[in-house]
Amino acid sequence: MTRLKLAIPSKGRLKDNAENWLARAGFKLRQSGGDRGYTAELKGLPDADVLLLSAREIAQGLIDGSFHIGVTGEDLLNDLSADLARDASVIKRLEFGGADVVVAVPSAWLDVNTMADLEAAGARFRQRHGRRMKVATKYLRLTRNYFAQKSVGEYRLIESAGATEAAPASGQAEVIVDITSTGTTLRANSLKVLDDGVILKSRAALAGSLRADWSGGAKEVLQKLLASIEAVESADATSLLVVGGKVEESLRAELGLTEISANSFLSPSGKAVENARKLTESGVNSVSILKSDFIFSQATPSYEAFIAQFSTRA
Ligand SMILES: Nc1ncnc2c1ncn2[C@@H]1O[C@H](COP(=O)(O)OP(=O)(O)OP(=O)(O)O)[C@@H](O)[C@H]1O
Ligand SMILES: O=P(O)(O)OC[C@H]1O[C@H](OP(=O)(O)OP(=O)(O)O)[C@H](O)[C@@H]1O
Repeated sequence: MTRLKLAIPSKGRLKDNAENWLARAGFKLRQSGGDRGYTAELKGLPDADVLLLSAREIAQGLIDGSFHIGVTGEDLLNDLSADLARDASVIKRLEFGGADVVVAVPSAWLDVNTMADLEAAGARFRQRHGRRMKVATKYLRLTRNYFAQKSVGEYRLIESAGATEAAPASGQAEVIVDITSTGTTLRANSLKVLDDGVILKSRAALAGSLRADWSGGAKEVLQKLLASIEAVESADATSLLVVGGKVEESLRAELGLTEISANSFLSPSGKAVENARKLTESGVNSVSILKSDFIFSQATPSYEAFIAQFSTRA
C-alpha cells in the first residue's frame, strides 16, 4: 500500500496555520524529534507521512512529483512551474497566507507610478548610468513574464537571497518584486507599489502533485483527509435547526433549509437566527440552533475535482 506523502511548512505563520487547520479537521500533528523534527505523523491518518519543509521546497516538490500533496503559497507554485496546469493543482485555497506579489520602486521616484512609467524610467536610467536598471527578486519567472506582458524591457534581473526590500537602500538594485501583506516592510524601506504593479494575489493552498505516483492507495488516503476537511467546512457554513412542529415545504424552500430528518434542518449559518424567527412566526413551537463540529456527506467535491484531472490528461 502506497502511503500518502504530505508536506507542510516547517516554521513560521504558514506552519502554525496549517497545523491548526489540520487539527480542526481532526488530524493533530505529531512531530518526530520534537518541534525541530522534520518528519511527522497525523493522528487519525495513519497511512500518511508528513514532511516539514520550507514553503519553496514544498512548491518545488509538488512540481517535481516528490510527494503527493502539500501546503504552500500560490505565489511559489506559479513562480517555480513553467506549466502549472501540467505539474500541480490547487485542491483548496486556504483562509491564511494571503499576500500580493508586487512591483515596488523608491517612493522618491515621484514620476514613476505605472509599469509604463517604469519602462520610460529604465530607458532614462540606462542613458544616464550606462547600465540597465536592476530589479531584485526571488520571483524570477513571475517577474520576467509580467514585465514582458507590460512591455517593460529596460531592466536586468538580480536574484535575491532574502531581505529583498533592502536592495534599493543597499544599492543592489533600484526596483524590487516581492511579497507583501500589510505593506509595513515596503513603507519601512521607503518603497511604493506601482498602480498596476500587483502581479499576483496569492493565498496559502493545499495543492496536489500531478506528477507524483498516485497508484496503490494514496488516493484513498487523500479522500479520507478531504472528507474530514469538507465536513468541517460544511459545519462552519451551516447551523442545525431543531424544530418543534411541522414546517411546510414551501417555507422550507423559501428559507433555504435542507431537511436532515423530520424535525431537523440545515440553515446557512449567517441566516440561522433570522430563519428561526421566521419559523416561530409561521407557527412552530420552538426552534433550537445548534453548531456541529463536522457534517459529513457522501460526496467529496474537492477530491473528485482533483482526481478527474488524471482522466482528462492524455
Ligand atoms: N507577509 C506575508 N503575509 C502572508 N503570507 C506571506 C507573507 N510573507 C510570505 N507569505 C507566504 O509564505 C510563503 C513563505 O514565506 P516565508 O516568509 O516563510 O519564506 P521566505 O522567508 O521567503 O523563506 P526563506 O527564508 O526560506 O527564503 C510565501 O511564499 C508566501 O506564500
Ligand atoms: O507587507 P508585510 O506585512 O510587511 O509583509 C512582507 C514581509 O513578510 C515576509 O517576510 P517574513 O515572512 O519574514 O515576515 P515578517 O517580516 O512579518 O516576519 C516577506 O518576505 C516580506 O518581507
